[in-house]
Amino acid sequence: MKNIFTSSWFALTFAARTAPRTLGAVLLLQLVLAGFPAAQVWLVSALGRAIETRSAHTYVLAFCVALLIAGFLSLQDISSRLGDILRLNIAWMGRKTVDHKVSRLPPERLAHTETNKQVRQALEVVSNGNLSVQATAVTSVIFAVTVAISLFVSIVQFNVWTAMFTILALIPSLVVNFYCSRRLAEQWEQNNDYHRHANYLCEQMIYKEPATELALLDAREWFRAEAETYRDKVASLDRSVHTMYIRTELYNSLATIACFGLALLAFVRTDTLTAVDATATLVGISSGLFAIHNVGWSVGMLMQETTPLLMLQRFFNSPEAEPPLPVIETSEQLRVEKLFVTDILYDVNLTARQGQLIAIVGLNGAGKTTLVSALVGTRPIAAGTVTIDGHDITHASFAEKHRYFGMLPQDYSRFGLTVAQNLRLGGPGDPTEALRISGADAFVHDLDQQLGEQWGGVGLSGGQWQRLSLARLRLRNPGIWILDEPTSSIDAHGEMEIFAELRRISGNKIVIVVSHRASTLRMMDKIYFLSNGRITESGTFDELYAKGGEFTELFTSQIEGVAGAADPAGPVENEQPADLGNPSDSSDSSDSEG
Ligand SMILES: Nc1ncnc2c1ncn2[C@@H]1O[C@H](COP(=O)(O)OP(=O)(O)OP(=O)(O)O)[C@@H](O)[C@H]1O
Repeated sequence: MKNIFTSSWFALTFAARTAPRTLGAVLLLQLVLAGFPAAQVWLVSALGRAIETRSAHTYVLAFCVALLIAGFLSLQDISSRLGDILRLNIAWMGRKTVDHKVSRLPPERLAHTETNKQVRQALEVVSNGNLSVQATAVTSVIFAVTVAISLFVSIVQFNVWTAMFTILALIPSLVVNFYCSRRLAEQWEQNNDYHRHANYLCEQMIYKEPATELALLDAREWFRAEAETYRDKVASLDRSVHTMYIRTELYNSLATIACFGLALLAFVRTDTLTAVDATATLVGISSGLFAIHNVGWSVGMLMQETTPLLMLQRFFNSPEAEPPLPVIETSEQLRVEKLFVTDILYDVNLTARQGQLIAIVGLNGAGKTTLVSALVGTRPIAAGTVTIDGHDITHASFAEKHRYFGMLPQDYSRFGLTVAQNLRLGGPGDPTEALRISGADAFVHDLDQQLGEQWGGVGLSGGQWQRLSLARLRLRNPGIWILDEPTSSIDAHGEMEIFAELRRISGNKIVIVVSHRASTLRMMDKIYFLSNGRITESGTFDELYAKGGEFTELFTSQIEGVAGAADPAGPVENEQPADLGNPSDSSDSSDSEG
């Protein structure tokens, strides 16, 4: 019961904030309309008496009765239109509020499955109009209670039992709707999960990349069938409740007929009743019951919407991320000491200084992405410290941490915006220079060019999107750049160009690169080798390679493969790695050849 009040109050206050005048008008009209059945009893009875006594007021009263009946119908129409406007406003504001909350989700929460579930549920609740249903159900219940009270008061003067049984006739419908809606409310979470699964599977068949991959795998039929299974589960659950509704509706009808029959029995046995009063009361009862016949449905809705609305309320009240802080463009030193991330990273130590290119390498699943995510604040740190220029930022807010960093994630996004909009996400700097540095100027000729095929824009290759992401990072221009596989989609020539540029930029930056490419690693000042969440080796490429440890094992085939390809005469006998580095770096070349 408490939950019904809490969720109703939430819906009503949300409506009051969104459209106070419309809500006020709806409530006022409902209260006015609620008085109509009682007024009808009084006026019809007065008219009957006036006709009997040939009173001079007969015509005035007849006019009032006509006004009352016609007014009731037109005011009910206006009230229902106002209700529609209220619902539209609530749905519109509900969607905007969800958008706002989503844009303010603390990034560290994004990694949680629960957050994804909550966001999807919130979107579904506002899209389905649960919020507006609850708000209008509250006004309907207020209306119904007012009608019932005024009807009771107007009938009780003729016969108290008739008044009581008339009101009691509403109870069976209330009980049935309450009971069945509770069943629907209980299965809402389960239904929602099935919906989410089905929608996820359907989305995979819509979005270009997964849809194409599924088509190539001939797997779309499997996805369709799987989605159908979830949709069937939802339908079966819903069907069972609605069958129950029909069954219980039968009991409801019998109980209502019994109550109403008793009301009429008591009525016709009233000794003092005149024919005029009897007619007036019957007219009042029938219009009153007609007005409130759906009170059971409204109460059922209040019950049914409780679970989704409490969830929405929790989502609306969840903490928001702090607004972003200005970017810090230079940092002298980043120091990571004894860093632990639960079950993934253990005792990680790392130091990076301004002007250095640092690499983090390791096998798949070693913890590289987790490490850089912990640094920028999107993964929680269990223990250890991260300090930048002496400031301990280990437990600082995301906004405070992130101002030091710019990150090019491994799964960079392909935003279907114009080139200019894509770049502005990075920062307000000179887009032309950013495009040049990232090598994107070769394929971008117009900043207003629309990208992404879903908006009729230009399709870019993976490497071209990656260059745009780099251009964005350049515009953000933080003191510490973190690049997770920055050139994974870029050809060898492009990679050389980008790293030459990074080397130039890194004069006053700290650049940390996660990479699997030997060619990239040769350009690094220091490499940290991660194995099962621990740093097991560190040093320059040549130092690590000479050690003959895990690093050598991981990169030997890569290096020998390329060296072998470069020298068709046979495998490299020399233990030194082949020169895959920056062609401009002549010392490296001579080292490897030496
Ligand atoms: N959200 C998560 N919760 C729990 N474990 C996770 C989560 N994300 C990743 N992991 C696990 O943490 C380990 C490290 O993952 P991480 O993505 O950091 O590896 P990686 O070194 O970047 O791998 P790759 O080279 O394949 O990108 C993996 O075993 C992975 O399964």
